[in-house]
Amino acid sequence: MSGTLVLVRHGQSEWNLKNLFTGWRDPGLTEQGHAEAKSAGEKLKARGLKFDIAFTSALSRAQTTCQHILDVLGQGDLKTIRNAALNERDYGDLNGLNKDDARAKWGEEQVHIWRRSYDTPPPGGESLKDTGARVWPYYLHDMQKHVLSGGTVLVAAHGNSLRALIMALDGISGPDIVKLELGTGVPIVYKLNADSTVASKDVLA
Ligand SMILES: O=C(O)[C@H](O)COP(=O)(O)O
Repeated sequence: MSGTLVLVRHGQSEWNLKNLFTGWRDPGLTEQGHAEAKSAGEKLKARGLKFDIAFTSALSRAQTTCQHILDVLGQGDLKTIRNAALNERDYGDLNGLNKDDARAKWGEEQVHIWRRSYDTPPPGGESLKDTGARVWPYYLHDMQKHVLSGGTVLVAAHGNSLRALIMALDGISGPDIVKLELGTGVPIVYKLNADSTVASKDVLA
């Protein structure tokens, strides 16, 4: 057995609440989002987890979520690395549009493909494959070593940057990744083997 990797999608953001494509835009958390982030911290505390290092994106909704979790654990000063490699998928021309308005304009099926498919990018934006092409190398070069040396690592990021990471960790295929949805503020606890494969996965819903 090696270390522990905890992935948490940020709590509900102002634009999640308004049903807007967000991507690299930077809205804050709603009241519910702050509560979800603190509750994620409580769930991790109940498991007796303490982190050795935290990683988050360059976007405030993930950073605030990360800080709430660490504060609940009494680790508010923990070394935390922010990197845009963990940012949400860039939704391109869809950023700022209402998701229902987009469905009315382009059709339910097309919008679902843009949101959930592996390799079809939204206009002017990133596919999940493109997102994975920045997330996975960042994981391999900067994060994995902390887990494989026995550490407990927190990653507070986004629905699609985490879907890309989970796709690689779990060996999920392009067609199957369409079905993976991540809840806001729900911690996913991985134990990794020393050879970097997954020993166990627990979703703290
Ligand atoms: O960027 C966004 O709009 C959301 O955070 C994630 O969007 P999705 O649910 O369409 O993947």
